[in-house]
Amino acid sequence: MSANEGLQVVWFKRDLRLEDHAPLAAAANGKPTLLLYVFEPELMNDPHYSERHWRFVTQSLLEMNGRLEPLNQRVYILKGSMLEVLDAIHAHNPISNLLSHEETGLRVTYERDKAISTWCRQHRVNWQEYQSNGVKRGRYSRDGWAHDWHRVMSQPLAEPEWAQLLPAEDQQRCLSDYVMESALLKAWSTRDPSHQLGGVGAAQHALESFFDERGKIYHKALSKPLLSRKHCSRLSPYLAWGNLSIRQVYQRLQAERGRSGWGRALSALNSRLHWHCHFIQKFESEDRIEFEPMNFGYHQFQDDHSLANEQAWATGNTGIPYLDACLRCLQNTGYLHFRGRAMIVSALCHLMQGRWQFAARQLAQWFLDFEPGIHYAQIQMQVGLTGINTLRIYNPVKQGLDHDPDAVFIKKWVPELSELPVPLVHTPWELGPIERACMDMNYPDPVIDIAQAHKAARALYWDRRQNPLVRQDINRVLYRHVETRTHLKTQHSNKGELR
Ligand SMILES: Cc1cc2nc3c(=O)[nH]c(=O)nc-3n(C[C@H](O)[C@H](O)[C@H](O)COP(=O)(O)OP(=O)(O)OC[C@H]3O[C@@H](n4cnc5c(N)ncnc54)[C@H](O)[C@@H]3O)c2cc1C
Repeated sequence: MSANEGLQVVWFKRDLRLEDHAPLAAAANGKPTLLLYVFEPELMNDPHYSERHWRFVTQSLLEMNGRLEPLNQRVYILKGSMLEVLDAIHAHNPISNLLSHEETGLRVTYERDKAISTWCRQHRVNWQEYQSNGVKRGRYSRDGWAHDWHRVMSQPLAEPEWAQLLPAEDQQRCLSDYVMESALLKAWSTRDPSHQLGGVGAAQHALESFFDERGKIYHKALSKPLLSRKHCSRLSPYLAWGNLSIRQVYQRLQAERGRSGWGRALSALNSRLHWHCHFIQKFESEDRIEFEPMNFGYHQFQDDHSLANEQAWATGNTGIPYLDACLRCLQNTGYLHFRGRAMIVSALCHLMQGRWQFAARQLAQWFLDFEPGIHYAQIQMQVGLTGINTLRIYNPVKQGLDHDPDAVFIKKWVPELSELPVPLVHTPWELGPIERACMDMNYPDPVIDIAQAHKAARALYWDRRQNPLVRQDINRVLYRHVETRTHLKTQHSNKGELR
């Protein structure tokens, strides 16, 4: 059978939508096409993932199938190794083309993709991968990146011509060993009000409600633990799992340009859409940052770590109210605003002798929007492992006083402190032992002395920043990850910081 006569397979991964989808658009060519999503045990058992992610994926897939039904199409929802699934399909109905988006994933998906690529070569299957958002594969330097990004964002959406997307013959029999348990899908499809619902409908609702009214004070809400939940876009899980493409959001945003009173909000959102791809591009260029510091100069430092502090942090029982409130909120809802994320990482890694790899994995499980590229690039930047970014060591008490002065957020998530007055609720350790006993307060003492830990961390991190091996790698990091224009500015401001 020639390649032209075989089956086309569209493989969905983190692109769970039917619009602006280049692989689907390419498959709409009048040839039989099988749509596929595979729950892969290697990923489901990977320490970065937790049930909340698979619930979101399930909700997205079932919604897609609801929309595909009238077209006599559906996504086969399977469970197993992708290689075995391909083998099973190919034995029954030879595959000519495998179509998917490029994935900038963890090492586990990179290894899987290499195995799939070998399989495709051996079986003469043409695997056509399409660029994801503004992230470019095979780029060595950053020059020209922003220009490319704008070009991709301004292109027309890749819309499939549905009449040309022909369903493949029923594959139920050959795939019977891989069908995902329907009871599990049913359980995961149920709505959990504490987490954002997966799917294009919910994504569109978030997008439109942002432009209706929510987003007008977006720029003022970015660092606030409660306001951010309402006034930030909340698009992150929809972008991370691909219910929306960055281009769809970018083009929707352009339609609002010039709107009176919205200038700063729109400009702040525009920058962040750019950052989304900018951070993933870093991971695409150097995926080793899942395991080791981006700047080679930091490889020489081996620190002791405190298991007890990591445990206190992971259970939201550090005895520091604003920090615990952020941790518990995230653990329970899958969402925390940007500054809260930066602070909880800094608190563990700078002040509490926790490992950044521990933080990265635990947070990935909690973030509903876990996106490997943004996540690892941000962790490296926040912990101070790049050698090029301004290092911020947050004081969690000051953050609480600045952004939750009336302690409404603290009292919501740390109810043990609900009886305490403001500002004591930010520093309950200042309560005397007698008053403490009277209040019957079941809340731990802080695991660290914040002032001391802060001072020690500042000295350590600035000392390391000036280490010759760290400085030696700065130009390489800049060349790889920063465009020349920004690059020169960064070099200049770095000199200032290090003096
Ligand atoms: C340690 C750490 C880890 C993070 N891990 C993730 C992650 O796994 N997945 C993730 O989507 N974001 C991550 N972020 C970035 C950021 O905190 C979230 O994207 C943002 O808080 C999501 O809320 P929102 O959708 O309301 O964002 P908005 O502020 O409304 O921004 C719109 C979109 O822009 C992108 N974006 C916003 N801020 C950033 C940023 N600083 N860097 C890159 N892209 C950004 C996101 O896709 C976001 O949905 C991380 C930040 C830190 C400090």
